[in-house]
Amino acid sequence: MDCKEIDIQNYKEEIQLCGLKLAKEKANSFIEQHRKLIFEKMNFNKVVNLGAIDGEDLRLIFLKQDLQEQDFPEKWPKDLVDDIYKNNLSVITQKCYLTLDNYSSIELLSKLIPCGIPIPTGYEIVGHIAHFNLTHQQLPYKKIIGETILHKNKCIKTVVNKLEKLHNVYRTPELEVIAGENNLETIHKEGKFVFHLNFEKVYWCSRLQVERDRILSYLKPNQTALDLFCGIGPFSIRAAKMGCNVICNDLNPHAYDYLLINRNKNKVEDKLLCFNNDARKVVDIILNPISVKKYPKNFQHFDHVYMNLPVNNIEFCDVFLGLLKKSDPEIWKTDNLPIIHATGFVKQSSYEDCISEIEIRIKKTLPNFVKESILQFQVIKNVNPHLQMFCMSFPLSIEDALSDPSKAYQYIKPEREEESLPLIK
Ligand SMILES: C[S@@+](CC[C@H](N)C(=O)[O-])C[C@H]1O[C@@H](n2cnc3c(N)ncnc32)[C@H](O)[C@@H]1O
Repeated sequence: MDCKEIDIQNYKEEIQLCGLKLAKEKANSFIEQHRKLIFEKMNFNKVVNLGAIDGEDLRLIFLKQDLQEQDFPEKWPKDLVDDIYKNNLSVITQKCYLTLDNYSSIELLSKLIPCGIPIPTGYEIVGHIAHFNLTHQQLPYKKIIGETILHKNKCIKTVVNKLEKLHNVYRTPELEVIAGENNLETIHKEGKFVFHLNFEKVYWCSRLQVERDRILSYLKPNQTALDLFCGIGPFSIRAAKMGCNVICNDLNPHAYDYLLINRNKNKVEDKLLCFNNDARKVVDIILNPISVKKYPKNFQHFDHVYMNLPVNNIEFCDVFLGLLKKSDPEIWKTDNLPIIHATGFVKQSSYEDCISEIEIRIKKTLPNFVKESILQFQVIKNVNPHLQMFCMSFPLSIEDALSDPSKAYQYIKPEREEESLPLIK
């Protein structure tokens, strides 16, 4: 069978199966009454509609494929056998037609994709979109994979495969629609929050929800956070809803547009100060004693910095060197320096090796950093056995804050240089 040619919507398999014959109207109550015996002890896992047989009403039968008629009643649980006799039921072998509805998506894909090719089990859901990273081997089966997922998940309307690793500045994926509607504009729900986005135009990762939870647990109501690479605002908006003020920024103009939409949809208009600029420029604006005066008081100082652009966040920390020298002394003092939460990649496997490598790297930007000051080192994902994505939380040291400000300023000019001020009620 060449699975690339299968008409998945009309998939039908003829098969001889043995199982328990039941009238349709009795089936549900019998299954309910004997659920434990049927599904756990007997390992039955299918209920198949047999249709009309011998002029009788519709019948259903529960089946497992390796069951033999001659095993009844000796190999069946006694309680079940007693009830089968009591209800005048019988065990039969019958020709059946199994369709997509009789299989889970994994069972179906295991049948349709040749042995030796790994079944793609993991995919991310973003609103109505299912998102795969198919391997080279799985690619010839992309249509069948997409259609199976569409058929088995009614809330999914579009299935996409990521073509390239995220290489571009905006971290947007190159996608191919492999099944369903060609519509990448979606609304994703994360708990009670809604996020509008176009999956092709902005960065989004549903799996980072747990990581967001973790960083959010550092924040207290009325504190201010600086979310420098905020995307469409999943962290910022959730922090705002906790009662925090957030200065948020993303260089991607599309991300900025969705950020403003999401700010309104989640009703946190007065809690976010939004920028569409290069992160370095935003730090410069917020620390500059003159430019910062333009913003409401609760956005003139920040308690936490969240930097989620893993490529070089550790190296980016030079922007905080000399913070106390370049900022307003009325606003910034030695006892209100920020906690930095920076993501990055490290090419080590053990905890100690990771910390040692990061300490060497970070000392190039913050020379007074010591590993003893680390509040938490969290591995977010193992990219491969020797490459880990991490997030590290640590307070900016007084010594680094009092050093000479960094001169290493590499400004990326944004397409637009906008900011959106919060509504002051
Ligand atoms: C990995 S994504 C994270 C987005 C968001 N924090 C999230 O979790 O959904 C990194 C973001 O950084 C933005 N970005 C890249 N370079 C930037 C820069 N120089 N300044 C500001 N934002 C930048 C990208 O547009 C992208 O949205």
